[in-house]
Amino acid sequence: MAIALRFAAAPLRLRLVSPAPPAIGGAGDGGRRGGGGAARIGVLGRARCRRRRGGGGRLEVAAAAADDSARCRAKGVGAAAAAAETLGGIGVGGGDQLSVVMKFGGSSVSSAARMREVAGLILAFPEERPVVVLSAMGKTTNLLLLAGEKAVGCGVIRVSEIEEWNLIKDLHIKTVEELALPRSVIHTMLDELEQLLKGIAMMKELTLRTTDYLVSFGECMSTRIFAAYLNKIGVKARQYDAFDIGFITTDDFGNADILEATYPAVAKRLHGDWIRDPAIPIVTGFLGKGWKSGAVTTLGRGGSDLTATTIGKALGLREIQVWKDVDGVLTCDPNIYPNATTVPYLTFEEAAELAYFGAQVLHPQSMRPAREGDIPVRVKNSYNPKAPGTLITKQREMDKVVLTSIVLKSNVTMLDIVSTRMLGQFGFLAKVFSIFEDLGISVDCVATSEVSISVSLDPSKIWSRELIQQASAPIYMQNQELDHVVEELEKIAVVHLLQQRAIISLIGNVRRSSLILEKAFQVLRKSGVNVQMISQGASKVNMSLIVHDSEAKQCIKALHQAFFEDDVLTEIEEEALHMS
Ligand SMILES: Nc1ncnc2c1ncn2[C@@H]1O[C@H](COP(=O)(O)OP(=O)(O)O)[C@@H](O)[C@H]1O
Ligand SMILES: N[C@@H](CC(=O)OP(=O)(O)O)C(=O)O
Repeated sequence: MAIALRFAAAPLRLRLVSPAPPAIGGAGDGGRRGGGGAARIGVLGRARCRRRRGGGGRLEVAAAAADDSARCRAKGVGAAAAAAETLGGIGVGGGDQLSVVMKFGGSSVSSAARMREVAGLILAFPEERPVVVLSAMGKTTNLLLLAGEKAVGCGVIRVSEIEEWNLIKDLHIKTVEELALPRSVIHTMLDELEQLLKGIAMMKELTLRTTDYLVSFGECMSTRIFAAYLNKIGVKARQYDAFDIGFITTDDFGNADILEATYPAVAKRLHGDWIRDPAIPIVTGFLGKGWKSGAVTTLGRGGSDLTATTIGKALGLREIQVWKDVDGVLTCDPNIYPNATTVPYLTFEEAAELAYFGAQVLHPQSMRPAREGDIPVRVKNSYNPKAPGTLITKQREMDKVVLTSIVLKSNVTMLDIVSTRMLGQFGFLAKVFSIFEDLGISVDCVATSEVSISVSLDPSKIWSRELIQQASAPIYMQNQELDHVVEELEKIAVVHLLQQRAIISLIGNVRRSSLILEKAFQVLRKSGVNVQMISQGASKVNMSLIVHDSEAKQCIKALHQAFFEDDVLTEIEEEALHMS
């Protein structure tokens, strides 16, 4: 069902006119609503704020922001608190519609200091009426998962000694204390969490359903702390648990899908509350409620991005901002190769492929609601807000684009499946894929001939408990699942299992596929690397090469240098660019 709720005054949508992505909090933020003028927003003083509210017009306050924040520091007052004081309560002005989603990931809210910074960032845009989505603080989700694993085997009495549980408790208590909030903000949550860990220890069992409930404490605590902090500094905020406001999902614990009913329900609740009693909504990312079980579900690792885009679509907002700890989507994973640079523009399709093929920066499903609602997504750095970031939209100028980004998915398993000719060609392909379907295994890349098929399997789907990062999945568990796949396939085919492979995805302009592949193969040949499979499929933006895992990082580096760092265009590139 489409969005049932329509607003009387639909929020304006961002229209891109400038050649560079308009910077938030910097000069030339031409896409902002309100009077159509460019607004340079920092931490506003009272007079400027009134001027803004009193009829729009051009604001030149970035310098004032720096001044104000320097003054605040000198006085030992957080910039956010000072801004809130001067504003006398932002985001509660009534009348205006909610306008943007601002999602902050775990890295952005990892401590009390970071929460203050994030509050300052939100307040730096007083003309916005944001819905804020938060992830769990820092690495809390990983710690919760590990605490749960340990609780299974440690016995009830020793739960209090679990290192990860103590880290979680200490971090949240310290944060509350440093923000000068009452402990009661998270007291009940911490008590419940300890009870839960004891329950797991008692049962000596951790189901997927319980795991989801366990990890939900991370987002439930971070949002309670942040909302309490905003209220304390005079900014009216209201905390929401996503599972209580209409995020309805499938019952696939650990990797639930959002159901259509979510959009009208979430819109009704958030919009209704806003109209009745305006307060900045602070929503838990990552969480939902299973439609059959009624239990807490999670949307897969990094799922808060999906929460943000779902809210954006539900409310028909102007923009979805995803604040990270990097300057946007980069030309490759900076952990693999630090020379990666920011990609200024992407299409939803490119961003989705990038995420699906392993770029950790965005949740693979998160582009869907944004694309359906045609709402621009901006990826920004909460540690460097002046950086323009990446703007993701439905379309972009592709004429001069060759390659956009290089993505690596490691620890991939390949299967070469050769028919024993018990079945005809159609029957063979159908049977192979029905086996994958029955076992719930996702296939990434496929190459077929009449009697054989080569596929790469999505590593995160090989074993079911994907909440814990793939890299830490015990090999023996992955192998058990794989043995089962091979056993089933061997009923109709000869199967070769090839492990420790990697998919290198070249996200770019497939209209230039020959050019991209020619150059990529030149680079790989020079590096002495043999490509084991190529797959382009129907994608307009992605070409995938499979190589051995041990060679993959070296390939990424060499490809990055050739495509993004070498100044001189080769003859073929120049020719192709002239032809366009
Ligand atoms: N192509 C890429 N562009 C940007 N970041 C990437 C890319 N590939 C991997 N990353 C990693 O993704 C991280 C950001 O994603 P994530 O940790 O989920 O952020 P958050 O927790 O703030 O939402 C970066 O710190 C970076 O290490
Ligand atoms: N806390 C969850 C959800 C999430 O989206 O986190 P982050 O935004 O920090 O990637 C996780 O770690 O998976």
